[in-house]
Amino acid sequence: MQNDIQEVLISEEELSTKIKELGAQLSREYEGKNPLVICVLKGAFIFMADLVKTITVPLEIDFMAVSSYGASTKSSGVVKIVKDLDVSVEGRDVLIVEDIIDSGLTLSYLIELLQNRNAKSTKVVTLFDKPTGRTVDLKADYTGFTIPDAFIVGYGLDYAEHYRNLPYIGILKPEVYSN
Ligand SMILES: O=P(O)(O)OC[C@H]1O[C@H](OP(=O)(O)OP(=O)(O)O)[C@H](O)[C@@H]1O
Ligand code: HPA
Ligand SMILES: [Mg+2]
Repeated sequence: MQNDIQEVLISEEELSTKIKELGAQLSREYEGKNPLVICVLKGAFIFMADLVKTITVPLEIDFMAVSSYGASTKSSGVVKIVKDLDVSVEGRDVLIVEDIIDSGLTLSYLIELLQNRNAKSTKVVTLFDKPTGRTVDLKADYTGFTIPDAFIVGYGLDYAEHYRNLPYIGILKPEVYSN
């Protein structure tokens, strides 16, 4: 697995420091509120777990699984809901937790869906933002790292379902996905 990595882009320690900063910011933002924190599976599962431990306000969590990449490094353009939420978002302050915004298609789809279901507020925290990938105009409210135009894996992010268990963020060698 390690042999497929060209370069470590972000270390475990850098991830941990940044997540604590985001948690402190979000704790201030949601002071006096009881947000519904939604994890966008699968990619955001590790970020979600580490992030909620750093948020000090009372909150509830739920999970939604969406998929559009499959075994490719390019979005299929079709966002498929694999698992929907268990609870209603009506009247709730919703915080969407994403691992990465690349084309922006997944999030624009989700934000519209949650607004149509009458969430009171919808904000987005993403650990990674890859602005060069964008095909729709979209910005997160909170961003951990802005990353270069490369396919990254680790810390929950996959290529064809592999590498999610790497504890750091690596750039995959192009030959891994080009053959
Ligand atoms: O901005 P976009 O171009 O839409 O890309 C971002 C989304 O793509 C990945 O999900 P993926 O479809 O690979 O599902 P996964 O989380 O199960 O890996 C990633 O986890 C984000 O949810
Ligand atoms: O760079 C990426 N890595 C893993 N999954 C992704 N989904 C969108 N972009 C990426
Ligand atoms: Mg994926």
